[in-house]
Amino acid sequence: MSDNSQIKVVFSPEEIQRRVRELAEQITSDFAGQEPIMLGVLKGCFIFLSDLVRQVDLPLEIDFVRLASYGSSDTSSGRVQLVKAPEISIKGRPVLVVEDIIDTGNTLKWLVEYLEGMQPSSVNLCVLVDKAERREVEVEVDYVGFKVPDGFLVGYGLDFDERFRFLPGIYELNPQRGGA
Ligand SMILES: O=P(O)(O)OC[C@H]1O[C@H](OP(=O)(O)OP(=O)(O)O)[C@H](O)[C@@H]1O
Ligand code: HPA
Ligand SMILES: [Mg+2]
Repeated sequence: MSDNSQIKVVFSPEEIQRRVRELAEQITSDFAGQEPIMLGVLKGCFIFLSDLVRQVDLPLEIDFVRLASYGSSDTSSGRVQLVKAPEISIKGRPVLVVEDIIDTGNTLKWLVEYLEGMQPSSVNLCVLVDKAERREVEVEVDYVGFKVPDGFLVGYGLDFDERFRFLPGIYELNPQRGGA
């Protein structure tokens, strides 16, 4: 760490790799015979999606959307902005959305409604980290890597103001503030 932030390990790189492998096995079995579009939500998804697609044994396609709601704050504004739309046509295709984290649920709720407007054959959600206690809107998540209580997490794609995404594990930032 190059500043005075305090951090606590929440999930080690090894734990994450184990869990990603399990999720990939489940997805491979559930989507057998299909060619899903794995739709990553930038930027946070970039490491999780990269690890996941190399473990899933399916003829999948990969695309991205870019959404933003947190900006440089550690609380969601609740307003979701579409910065980049999918490039592959999702009409009639199974879509598996891949996200680093669900917190209030605002981002994924907005995205599911947006995607359904494009008439995919199915939309399923895969998130690595679920902060279920903080949910503000109902969202059905099909694949969850880890459930966690409150506390701001960084690493493995997750940022605070664009920092810390590159860290290999998942860490809680300023744990004394989050009360964990
Ligand atoms: O459930 P919510 O409360 O909506 O929060 C989850 C969203 O917040 C983060 O994105 P952010 O806006 O920080 O963009 P980023 O992926 O570029 O970091 C995260 O990657 C999710 O997309
Ligand atoms: O804990 C978090 N860390 C990083 N980004 C986030 N977006 C929602 N919750 C979080
Ligand atoms: Mg972010």
